[in-house]
Amino acid sequence: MSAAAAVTPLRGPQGEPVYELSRVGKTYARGHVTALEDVSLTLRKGGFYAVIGSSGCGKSTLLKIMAGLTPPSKGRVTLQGRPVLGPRRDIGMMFQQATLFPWRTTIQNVLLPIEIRDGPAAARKAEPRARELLETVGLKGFESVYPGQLSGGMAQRASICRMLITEPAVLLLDEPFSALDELARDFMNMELQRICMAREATAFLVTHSIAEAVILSDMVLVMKPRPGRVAELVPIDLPRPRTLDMVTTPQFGALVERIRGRLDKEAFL
Ligand SMILES: Nc1ncnc2c1ncn2[C@@H]1O[C@H](COP(=O)(O)OP(=O)(O)OP(=O)(O)O)[C@@H](O)[C@H]1O
Repeated sequence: MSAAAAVTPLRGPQGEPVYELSRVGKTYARGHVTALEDVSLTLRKGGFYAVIGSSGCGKSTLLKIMAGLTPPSKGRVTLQGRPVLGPRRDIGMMFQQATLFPWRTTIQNVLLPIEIRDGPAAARKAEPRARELLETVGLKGFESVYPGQLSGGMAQRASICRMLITEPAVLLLDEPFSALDELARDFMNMELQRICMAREATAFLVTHSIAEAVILSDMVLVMKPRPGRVAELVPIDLPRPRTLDMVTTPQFGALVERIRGRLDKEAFL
């Protein structure tokens, strides 16, 4: 079979709507700071979306509103047909730092969301699933180890398992690998792609890296500041699965250039 024949068709933007944001706005400081203005978006099942923009253009605010961690000042957010009014079971989140509890072993950290949600008996029942997840990210044998004995990349892999244990429909990712060195980051990005493709998860990633946005996404959202808004949607029509060697192709280079041209110069300061 040729390499081209092994490639799966583009997924994502063709799927059914999962998240719908309608004219979302957010002000802070009693209306004096407009962090977001008039953001309308539809994210489709299985799609990978990345948001990129200069510091202060509202990326984290948008993610927090989608997560139900902060309410919008205007507009509406629905997920799987229901309004997002607070944190939800069908949303998984991951942040820049692994945020594992140092006094719990790796597997106890992975099981924590189940324990909080359904109690210790349910967590015990979910143990085989947690072991299976840890094995898929290469952490077999590290189940009983404490976070202090894990490398940064291993801790982030454990965090991915903790996010996936509740089987969320959407993954909200706020620069999850930015604290890792470049090699670990490349590896984790490919892991993330594999997991999202296998589970048909919908992912929304905040990043400062144009290359990372392009290699992972079906669609890149370019944000601009003052007021924070989504200025452009750039579809990424590279075939899947993506591979790291695609970064040397002219098509990849052209997409990076196109996005770079749309960003404010402050994005690179
Ligand atoms: N709690 C808050 N109170 C007041 N202003 C805030 C608050 N949170 C964010 N802002 C302001 O809202 C705007 C958007 O901030 P946000 O953190 O969403 O931007 P960002 O694009 O994620 O930035 P960065 O890339 O630096 O993380 C900024 O002007 C910021 O100063």
